Amino acid sequence: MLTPKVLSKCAGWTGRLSHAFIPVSFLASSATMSSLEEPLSLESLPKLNGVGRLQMFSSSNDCRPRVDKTEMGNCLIEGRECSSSNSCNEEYTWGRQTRAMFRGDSRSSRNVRNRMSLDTASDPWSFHERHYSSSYSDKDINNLTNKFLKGLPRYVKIVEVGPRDGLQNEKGIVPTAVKIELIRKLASSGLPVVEATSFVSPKWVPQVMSDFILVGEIIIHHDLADAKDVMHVVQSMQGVRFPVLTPNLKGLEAAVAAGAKEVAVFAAASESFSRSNINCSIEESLARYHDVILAAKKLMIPVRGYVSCVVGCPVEGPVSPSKVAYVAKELHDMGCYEISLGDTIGVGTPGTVVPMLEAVMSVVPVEKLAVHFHDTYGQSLPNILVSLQMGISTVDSSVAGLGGCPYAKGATGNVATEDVVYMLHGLGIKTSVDLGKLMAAGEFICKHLGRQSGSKTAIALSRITAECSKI
Ligand SMILES: CC(C)(COP(=O)([O-])OP(=O)([O-])OC[C@H]1O[C@@H](n2cnc3c(N)ncnc32)[C@H](O)[C@@H]1OP(=O)([O-])[O-])[C@@H](O)C(=O)NCCC(=O)NCCSC(=O)C[C@@](C)(O)CC(=O)[O-]
Repeated sequence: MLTPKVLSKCAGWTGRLSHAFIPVSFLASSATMSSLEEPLSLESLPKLNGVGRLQMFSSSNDCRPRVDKTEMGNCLIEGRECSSSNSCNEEYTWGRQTRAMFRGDSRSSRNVRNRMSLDTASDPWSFHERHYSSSYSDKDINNLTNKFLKGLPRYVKIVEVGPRDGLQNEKGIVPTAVKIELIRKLASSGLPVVEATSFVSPKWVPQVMSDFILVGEIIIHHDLADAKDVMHVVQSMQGVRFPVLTPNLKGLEAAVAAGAKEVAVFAAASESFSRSNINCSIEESLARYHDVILAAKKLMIPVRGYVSCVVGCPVEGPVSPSKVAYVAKELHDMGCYEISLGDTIGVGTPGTVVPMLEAVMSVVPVEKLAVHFHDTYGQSLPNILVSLQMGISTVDSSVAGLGGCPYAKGATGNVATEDVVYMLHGLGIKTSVDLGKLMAAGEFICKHLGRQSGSKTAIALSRITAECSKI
């Protein structure tokens, strides 16, 4: 039973969790994981050195656009009413904006960003023609935009983890054919990387079905047993990379035999999570991965490295940025071409993500880093935005927001890929992803799983499309 007394024996436990992180229900229950009710508080942040980097994105006397509820169709910018007789009076219909974003047309979507009306009418999503007008010129608006958004990458590589991270937590067994079709749809949406499956021990992949095994207190079922069959088919798909998870040499051998051309190892910044996820300490895992990476190198197989629990751990609570930096550096020094920083239980906010990234970026080049957010508290998009502002240009996400962590009760799925793409295109950042096709992939898997999409973008755009087809 995991009582506060037991918790206090956990490595790294400082006694602060009761108010700052671990919820009361967790402390009172006999569960082995947190149900994640409170975010890390700002006061638990370490002293920051490089946060000034972010200050370039804001200024106290900035001229922020705001919507005046009384001014139908007009835009007020810090008290200055926009007139209709200026250079920014083009009409944009929502339909045009939507089509531009669907196409991933960054030029159009940048224009949309600059000119889109924050309409104050009762139905802002209707398809009426609306005017946006401002006394600011295009140049002024571009300057304003640059002030907040300069330094963002032009292109972001999205690593789709839905078929692996998303489906590994599903309660029902997903047929191999469905997985393959999902991967096919994702690949054809323009995603450059789709994490296909994992070659892990059957006893460690949670699923709850009639045919189960009991490991500790967790009911386990093996749903990624078809990893070989999945890889057999997807490896023939051209133009997309399909990395797979391999926790040890046995996994690497199986993955290579199945045709994998890229693998990923996964360590944690928290001792407790390392033990519950891969049954060994952090140091033991690093030694194990050293062997895996060495063997992969000989086969010319690139290895990606994950660090889990980069902000918080379901057992230990807050995780210090220096621990994350340590594990990330080790994996990088061993030869991982990219390190993905996973907020496994989704407790991070920009307030905790920034110092963590600062710490990691001081030991691993920023171009080698990726971020991997779960959306438990709806913080993924702001977390991604600050990560981009800090120079990161690789983002992991999961179609329809599938997923969750089997070892972190209450943690939800990854940030939805549709939401990430929508935001990036809205920022004028290219992704190579066709949002319409991506949404079709999300609809396909949600239909199969019998549930609504976890993507707000997919839900909103489907509604608009449905409305449109009635007109
Ligand atoms: C690491 C181990 C294997 C240690 O598990 P262990 O029990 O310590 O391993 P072992 O070496 O003692 O072997 C036990 C049994 O498993 C077999 N075995 C051993 N390895 C393999 C393998 N590769 N493939 C197939 N079978 C394997 C092995 O042959 C043996 O079989 P037995 O002799 O008893 O019949 C286990 O703990 C494991 O597989 N863990 C993976 C758990 C997992 O998949 N977690 C989810 C992925 S991580 C994640 O989601 C986080 C991430 C990446 O998304 C980022 C984030 O959000 O933070």
